[in-house]
Amino acid sequence: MCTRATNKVLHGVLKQLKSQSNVTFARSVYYLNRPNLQPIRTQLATFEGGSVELEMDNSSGIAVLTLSNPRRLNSMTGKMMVDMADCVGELELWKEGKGLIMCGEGGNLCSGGDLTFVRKALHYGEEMAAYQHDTLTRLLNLPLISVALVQGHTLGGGAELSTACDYRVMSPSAKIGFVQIKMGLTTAWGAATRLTRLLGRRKAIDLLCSARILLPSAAFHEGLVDYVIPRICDDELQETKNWLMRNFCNYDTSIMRAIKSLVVNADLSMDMSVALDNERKLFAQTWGGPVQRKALDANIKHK
Ligand SMILES: CCCC(=O)SCCNC(=O)CCNC(=O)[C@H](O)C(C)(C)COP(=O)(O)OP(=O)(O)OC[C@H]1O[C@@H](n2cnc3c(N)ncnc32)[C@H](O)[C@@H]1OP(=O)(O)O
Repeated sequence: MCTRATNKVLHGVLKQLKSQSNVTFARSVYYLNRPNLQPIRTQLATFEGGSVELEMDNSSGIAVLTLSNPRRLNSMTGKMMVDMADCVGELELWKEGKGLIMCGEGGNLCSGGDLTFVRKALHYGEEMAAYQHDTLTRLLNLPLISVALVQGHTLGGGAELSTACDYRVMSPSAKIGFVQIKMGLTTAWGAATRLTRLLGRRKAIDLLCSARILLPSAAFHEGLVDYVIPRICDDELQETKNWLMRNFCNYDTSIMRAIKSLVVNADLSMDMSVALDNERKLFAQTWGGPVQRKALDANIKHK
């Protein structure tokens, strides 16, 4: 990975840190090399149907990204891909963000690419994939904690979407499966890369080549899913918010966002020395900073 560009980005971030009380996250190198996606964006927007909506709650710091094409199990059209990219753009500017939940309207996350759209877009495969790769990489790199709420039939591209979040929470009645091989496809939206990093080569090959449909217990056992919602729960979105808040949102937002950005930078296959250098410099900005002092003061009071 280009260390010169990384150092340039980091230098800018550290300069910012010196002038600000809050810790600022280091924008990953990914942002420096993005392709021109305007032509395919224009094309995708012509494939109508459904929408993707974003709700950002500044008081809780939790946003909800909802796929809405309920009559077709929230399968994704070209227009929905453009909507999702725009929502991710808004989230990249959201400084108060702590967490994000991706879900689907009507109790189904996403049953993959909308097959009508898929048939019409057969001439745009590589460009469509590049567009969705860009959106999902930016989603995964957001300086907040993202969770996919896996409900209903989460298949093909829908299963791929779920791997573009930091975590997956699954409804007890949901199914998830990477069925692309049955469609004569490899993964269109980046899940082979993300699954290999997430679960390792053996499990990635297994899930992608078997096209197995996993029930919650198997998905949790494989490590694909991080929490299975109890059957007694009657509001799965609220339960997912509660899980997110109690696990990741207990401390200062700016520090949590900085930690997420460190993990993103390390994951972007920067070599160890650069990643550790980045981690040490950012840590040095928090050590003795206002947030740590406040925590220390609070602790001293408790002694
Ligand atoms: C570009 C990325 C690569 C891909 O993702 S390729 C697409 C991969 N996904 C699939 O192949 C899933 C296709 N859908 C199915 O197999 C079944 O609908 C599924 C999910 C098992 C659910 O089966 P059922 O519970 O029987 O429900 P159903 O079939 O009656 O579906 C209800 C309505 O939703 C529609 N639907 C479901 N998945 C869709 C899709 N991917 N594209 C377009 N329409 C889709 C389905 O046609 C039906 O609508 P309608 O009642 O026929 O008008």
